[in-house]
Amino acid sequence: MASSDSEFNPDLLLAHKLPETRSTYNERDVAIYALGVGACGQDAVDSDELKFVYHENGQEHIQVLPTFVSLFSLGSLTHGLDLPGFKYDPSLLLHGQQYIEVYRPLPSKASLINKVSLAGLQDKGKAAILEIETRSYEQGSDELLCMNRTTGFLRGAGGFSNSYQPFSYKNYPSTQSLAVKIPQTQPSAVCEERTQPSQALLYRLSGDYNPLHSDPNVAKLARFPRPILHGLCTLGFAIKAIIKCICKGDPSTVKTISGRFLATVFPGETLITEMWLQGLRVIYQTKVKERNKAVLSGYVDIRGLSSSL
Ligand SMILES: CCCCCCC/C=C/C(=O)SCCNC(=O)CCNC(=O)[C@H](O)C(C)(C)COP(=O)(O)OP(=O)(O)OC[C@H]1O[C@@H](n2cnc3c(N)ncnc32)[C@H](O)[C@@H]1OP(=O)(O)O
Repeated sequence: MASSDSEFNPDLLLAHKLPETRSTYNERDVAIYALGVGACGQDAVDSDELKFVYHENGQEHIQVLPTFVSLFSLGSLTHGLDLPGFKYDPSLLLHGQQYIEVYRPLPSKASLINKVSLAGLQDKGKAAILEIETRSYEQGSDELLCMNRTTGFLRGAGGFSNSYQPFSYKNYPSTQSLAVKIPQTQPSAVCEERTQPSQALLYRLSGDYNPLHSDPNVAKLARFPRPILHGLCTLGFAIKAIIKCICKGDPSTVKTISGRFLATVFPGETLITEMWLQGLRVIYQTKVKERNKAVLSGYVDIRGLSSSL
């Protein structure tokens, strides 16, 4: 249950305006992010992955992984948001889902203005689901580059509304549901990659400094035996695998990405991503090999490929 000082006030909450944030990045940030999601982590000269880290004609030609844009949604989210009319324990906050739309090829450097809004809040009884939407515009041209919808799973913060009429608010169509059905057929492709024991320590250098991923004491307070991997790092591994196996290595074919974090990943574990190509949609599921446990599932919509698998 939400704590007693947390009088739920939907009018106050839904009227609340979240502040704009700014993001500036360059080729170095792009490369550090790619290393953080395992680019060249198994093979330093892998031609499918080197292009995200290095370019022979200069770093301005480096390619940007589409999941890089998830960094623009971080703002103050990683430690939780201060919201009027709704209180929760930020130490129990988990990343539940991420939905991304990329509208045009990503430049290797840019300055962006991020417009942030509350996209959803649901009372699930034992937990609350909080969704924040971030629309990122290129400074100068004001062109919309991408949109992120970040879902927080707030353990212990549910039960703030009537159990016979749970509170549910969403400002986007129900067709954008992120829960996918995994096909029972053989996957079109499978990719296996080992994360490093230091993976979260490297990934956090891209700007997600939540100590849940680095500090053993903070991890224990959050009820984990040791620091866990960032959900967005696992998502980065999975989408990089799909670009390699299905998109012929071309990151600009990725239009939409959805992912639901099903279970926690510990740095050092091996990720196996299975993918099913269905028209222009790739359904995927990532499992931890050592525990045979599904940790992430979702879909990727692609812009079109010259031939099918
Ligand atoms: C504001 C956003 C801030 C985000 C940043 C927060 C900082 C943390 C960063 C991280 O990276 S944390 C690491 C990545 N995340 C994880 O490791 C989470 C992995 N997932 C889980 O551990 C579990 O799935 C869960 C989230 C604890 C939920 O499991 P549980 O068994 O408690 O739920 P259920 O009983 O199955 O379902 C209850 C209810 O909630 C819906 N639901 C379930 N999982 C999710 C999810 N991942 N995202 C969104 N919603 C979820 C589920 O559909 C049920 O709803 P109803 O069907 O009853 O309506």
